[in-house]
Amino acid sequence: MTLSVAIYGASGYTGAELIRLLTVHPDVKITALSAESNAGKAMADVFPQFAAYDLPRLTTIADLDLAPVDVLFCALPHGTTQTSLKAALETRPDLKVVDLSADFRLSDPAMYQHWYGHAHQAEALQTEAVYGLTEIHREAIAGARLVGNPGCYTTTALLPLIPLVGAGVIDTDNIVVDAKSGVTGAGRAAKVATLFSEVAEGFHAYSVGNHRHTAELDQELSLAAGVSVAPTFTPHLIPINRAIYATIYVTGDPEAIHATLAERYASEYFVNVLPFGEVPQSRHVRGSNFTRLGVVADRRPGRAIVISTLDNLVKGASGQAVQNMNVMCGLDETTGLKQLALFP
Ligand SMILES: NC(=O)C1=CN([C@@H]2O[C@H](COP(=O)(O)OP(=O)(O)OC[C@H]3O[C@@H](n4cnc5c(N)ncnc54)[C@H](OP(=O)(O)O)[C@@H]3O)[C@@H](O)[C@H]2O)C=CC1
Ligand SMILES: CC(=O)N[C@@H](CCC(=O)OP(=O)(O)O)C(=O)O
Repeated sequence: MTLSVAIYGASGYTGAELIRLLTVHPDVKITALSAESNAGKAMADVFPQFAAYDLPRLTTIADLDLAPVDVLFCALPHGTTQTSLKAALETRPDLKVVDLSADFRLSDPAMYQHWYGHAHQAEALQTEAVYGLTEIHREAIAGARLVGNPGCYTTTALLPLIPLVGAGVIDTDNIVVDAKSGVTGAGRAAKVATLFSEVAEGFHAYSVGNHRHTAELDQELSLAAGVSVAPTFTPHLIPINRAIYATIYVTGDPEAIHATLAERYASEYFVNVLPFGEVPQSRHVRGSNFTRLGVVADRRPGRAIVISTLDNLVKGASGQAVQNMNVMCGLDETTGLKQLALFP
């Protein structure tokens, strides 16, 4: 069976990355694409790399026909998503939806209001949505109609930390996540903060002590640990296009930490645990859906440094979204996603 797929927000970075992945997916046909300022254009006018593909023209969401669609990917800015998806699911309650924004990641409406500064516009859907960290919530995702794809920083940090807090091999009160992102993490819309001259030849922390991905970390780590967990998290912007690179400081026996991760991910295709003491590099995941994890012993006994890296546009967004679609539609989870990293 060929799945008919639509993308809201196709003219952005994650929308374009979805198209790059889905054009080689054997079970998918892209039947509708939306844009806002770019509505009316051909996709190749926005991203010339797609000129070789026969893709639908970009329309506004209002003009997009959902009637033939089986799966809807939503790659819109936060806040715009909840009303758009509420309307889509009222029109087509049988749609399967993967949302890449933050609108359906937090299950508690009060928590959403606290971190995003306004009441959620689709609370019933917020409660229904499943958190789309595939390796952790695979069974729930398989039965879901709406999946809230995790943030890029959170996927990077949660893949190593959830098994560790779940197994009780680290101290849940002493977790520090020091993470770096490439600039595509901020999207394609023009902003002074992402100009070349603002980003090149330097780097800086931002949203220190209050980045909204902290809420996702707390939600998922507390669920896995069974107690309240509130890690320290600091994001940084670095002058490269793609990658999240998280250096995570934890308290616990380094070899037990490594053994826990190696065992947990032994049969997971997209999560690779390196031999003890080896350090992953972002260039080895660039363009791929893989996450690479390393564990190194700190010089102080009983402490370890866990390093996790992925491509923010692939496993951190569009790749994991396709992985979730595969799970929701009963396909082999790796379908269309086996590309290796683009290196060098
Ligand atoms: N970039 C990343 O690495 C990651 C992003 N995400 C999340 O995914 C979502 C998309 O991100 P990204 O692709 O980077 O963002 P972009 O800014 O690159 O793209 C946004 C898209 O949404 C469209 N759009 C903007 N405003 C509206 C509106 N009011 N109504 C309808 N459509 C609108 C844009 O259309 P047009 O350009 O034609 O105006 C464009 O297609 C965001 O919620 C983001 O936080 C999640 C994980 C990682
Ligand atoms: C570099 C950069 O600006 N990154 C974005 C995170 C992108 C992402 O994963 O997540 P969301 O879907 O939650 O936006 C930020 O810090 O807001």
